[in-house]
Amino acid sequence: MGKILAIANQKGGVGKTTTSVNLGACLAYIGKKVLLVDIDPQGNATSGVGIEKADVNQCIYDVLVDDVDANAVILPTSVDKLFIIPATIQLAGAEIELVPTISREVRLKRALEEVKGDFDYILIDCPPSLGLLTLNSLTASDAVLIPVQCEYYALEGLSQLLNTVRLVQKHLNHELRIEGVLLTMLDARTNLGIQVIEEVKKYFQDKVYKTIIPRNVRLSEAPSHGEPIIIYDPRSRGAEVYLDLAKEVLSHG
Ligand SMILES: Nc1ncnc2c1ncn2[C@@H]1O[C@H](COP(=O)(O)OP(=O)(O)OP(=O)(O)O)[C@@H](O)[C@H]1O
Ligand SMILES: [Mg+2]
Repeated sequence: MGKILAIANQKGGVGKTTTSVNLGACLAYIGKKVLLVDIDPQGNATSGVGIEKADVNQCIYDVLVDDVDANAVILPTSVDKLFIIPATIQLAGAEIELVPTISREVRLKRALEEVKGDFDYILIDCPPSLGLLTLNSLTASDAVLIPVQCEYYALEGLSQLLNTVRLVQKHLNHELRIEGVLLTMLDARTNLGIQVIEEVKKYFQDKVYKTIIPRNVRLSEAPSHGEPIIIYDPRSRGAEVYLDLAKEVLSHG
């Protein structure tokens, strides 16, 4: 049975999509069968694995709003063993359209039950908000992986996220765990980065992944080529660290 991980933080630009795409591709590279679920209307994970959004007929919107079978919207990617349920801008309407629907928070969970058995890992790339799309993701997941950017104010907003996790645990998904906190975009040349690492470790302790993702220009170039780092530049530092992260995630079971 596949393990479902939500990659979530309502703060924008902290590395959620970069982590979803590259952790997914590295797990697939190691031999696991992986499904990426893009649940962000920006569709960055979708284009990040080389899918032209204009060519997408059905996306996660159809699954959430129109009860289309998840199996019918899964697409292969350029990476062997890596598959995706894409998102397009159509999804922007879902946040409002779902409000009056029955069991609006459990739609993704129900949809993924149909495909969970076919994958080793399912990674959900959440949008930068704590709305219904993120609630659906947390409700559907076994655990949440929280990317935190090594920047001033890194911890700001995290109490809101943790509060939301607690509410989901209480009302919607008792099994939800915090899988880990991932420090991203570290600039090792600055003292600030080191301070943030210490601060985050003090707060989250052993929940912080040993792997820390540095700033790496190849990681920021890869999406415009529609390729995960392991394909775009397998010898880069970015590829190396996301492979390390994949092994660490695997070691957690
Ligand atoms: N380790 C890194 N080194 C260099 N650039 C990075 C790194 N991680 C992410 N980036 C770049 O930073 C920007 C934000 O990253 P990303 O899109 O992964 O964040 P996000 O949390 O998904 O953003 P959003 O909240 O908008 O969905 C992107 O341009 C990405 O290419
Ligand atoms: Mg994103």
